[in-house]
Amino acid sequence: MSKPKNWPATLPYLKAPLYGKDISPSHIQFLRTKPPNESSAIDQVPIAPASSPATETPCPRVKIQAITDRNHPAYGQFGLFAAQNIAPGELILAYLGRLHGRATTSEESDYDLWLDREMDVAVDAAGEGNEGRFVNDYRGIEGKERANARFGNVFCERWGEVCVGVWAVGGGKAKDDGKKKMKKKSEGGIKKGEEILVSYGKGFWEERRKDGDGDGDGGGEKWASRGY
Ligand SMILES: C[S@@+](CC[C@H](N)C(=O)[O-])C[C@H]1O[C@@H](n2cnc3c(N)ncnc32)[C@H](O)[C@@H]1O
Repeated sequence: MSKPKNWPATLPYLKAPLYGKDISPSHIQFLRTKPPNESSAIDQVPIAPASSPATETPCPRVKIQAITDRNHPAYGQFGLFAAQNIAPGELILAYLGRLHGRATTSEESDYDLWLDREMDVAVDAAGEGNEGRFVNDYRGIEGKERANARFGNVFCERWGEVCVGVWAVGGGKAKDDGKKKMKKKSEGGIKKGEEILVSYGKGFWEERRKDGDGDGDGGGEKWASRGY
């Protein structure tokens, strides 16, 4: 199987990061610099080994499903669901798309995340991507009070470069965007069949609704479109 089930027929499916025209040699050098294995620094980018299922394409950990529940705020769209139990703190999958800089940001994209704002590299999955582009936000979904996943960079040995990853929250290893203390080490994890939900952050929704969402938390700084 070369594409995941329910992948849109007209959208290219990526099996590796794609470089936009404005990705320069210094971007590439930054992307391909492997973090030291032994460092325990808090901002250390974790390493996913080449054999990690999280970087397989299609990814066996997830499935793309149509949202058929009329009460779901993304009714009529797609969402990303766990195809197996996912442990707290585990890397679920890489978020693949077209790598680009600020100059080629599409203001309209709802799929554009900063990989590294300082280095001016973002990843836009609007025009092509992988299953990661189908992760919805937890807000407004019945019974969901918080995200069970988060965006965070990871060095993927499969491609030899830094990517944005989608991680299960919890596990006590990863920092939660530095904004919230991790709760109990045992907390988190995603059960097979459960929807994988991140927090897009308050900024994402404010930009769309301009009425103040109020319950936002971290994550908004990840979006590269619409002037964040
Ligand atoms: C990155 S895409 C997520 C995948 C999208 N559902 C799809 O089928 O392509 C972001 C878009 O999904 C929708 N979305 C995600 N979470 C949502 C939520 N909690 N409430 C309403 N819309 C949501 C919005 O249209 C948003 O612009």
